[in-house]
Amino acid sequence: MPTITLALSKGRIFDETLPLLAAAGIEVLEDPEKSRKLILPTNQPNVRVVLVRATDVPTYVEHGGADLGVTGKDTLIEHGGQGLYQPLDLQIAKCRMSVAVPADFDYASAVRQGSRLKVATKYTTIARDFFASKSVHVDLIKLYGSMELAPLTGLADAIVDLVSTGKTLKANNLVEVEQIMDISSRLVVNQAALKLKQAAIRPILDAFTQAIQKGPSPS
Ligand SMILES: Nc1ncnc2c1ncn2[C@@H]1O[C@H](COP(=O)(O)OP(=O)(O)OP(=O)(O)O)[C@@H](O)[C@H]1O
Ligand SMILES: O=P(O)(O)OC[C@H]1O[C@H](OP(=O)(O)OP(=O)(O)O)[C@H](O)[C@@H]1O
Repeated sequence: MPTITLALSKGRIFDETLPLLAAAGIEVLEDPEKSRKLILPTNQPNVRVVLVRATDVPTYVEHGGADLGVTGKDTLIEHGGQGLYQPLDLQIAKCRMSVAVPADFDYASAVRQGSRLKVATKYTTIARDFFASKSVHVDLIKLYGSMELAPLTGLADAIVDLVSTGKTLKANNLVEVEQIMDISSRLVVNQAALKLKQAAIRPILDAFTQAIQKGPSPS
């Protein structure tokens, strides 16, 4: 059997992928929160997990550093998805991509008046496409985290960021004014690996598919 390498990011993607791996009979043998190791063995001698930054998952899979990976739709769109086969929506790490502004900013009238908006985001492709589709002029400011801070400091009028419970926005006195798209995580597969390692990859895809159809197991 060839070795199968799966790229995951620590945190919610790792945690929410574990039940799917279990459905495929794969158990990760070390806890990434306790170990400093970046390559984790599993109970299957030919399957290993590599831990990478969430934004690096598509790159690892595209270039064959990993055969498979789990990545958010947001990250996948920003990466471009080239060289990646995307067979499954895993229905995990669900949230939405939204536009948010300070509670006292009149977004609707700014849009109506055709004002140029300063928008801070990590997701410049998604933001550019969204505002272009609405014919809203924007100056995008690329950030790598803590987008919520940008309107509070005068860096931007609005942000484009992920929202789940809405608690982060609320805590920072921001309100959601547009929902751009629903987000969940996808399985991505290196196209060459899919052909060359089909016998090892196919059973994992099948088990994931069945587990998704059954829905999340009660915790
Ligand atoms: N609050 C949330 N609720 C549910 N899913 C989320 C939430 N925030 C992010 N996600 C999803 O989980 C993915 C991974 O998020 P995570 O916070 O682990 O990485 P990150 O900090 O965004 O990435 P990086 O470390 O590369 O900057 C995101 O790409 C998104 O699809
Ligand atoms: O609507 P909520 O439930 O509050 O979730 C939204 C927050 O979740 C994400 O951040 P995350 O918790 O992943 O932190 P990080 O990406 O900044 O590490 C996102 O960037 C928002 O800040």
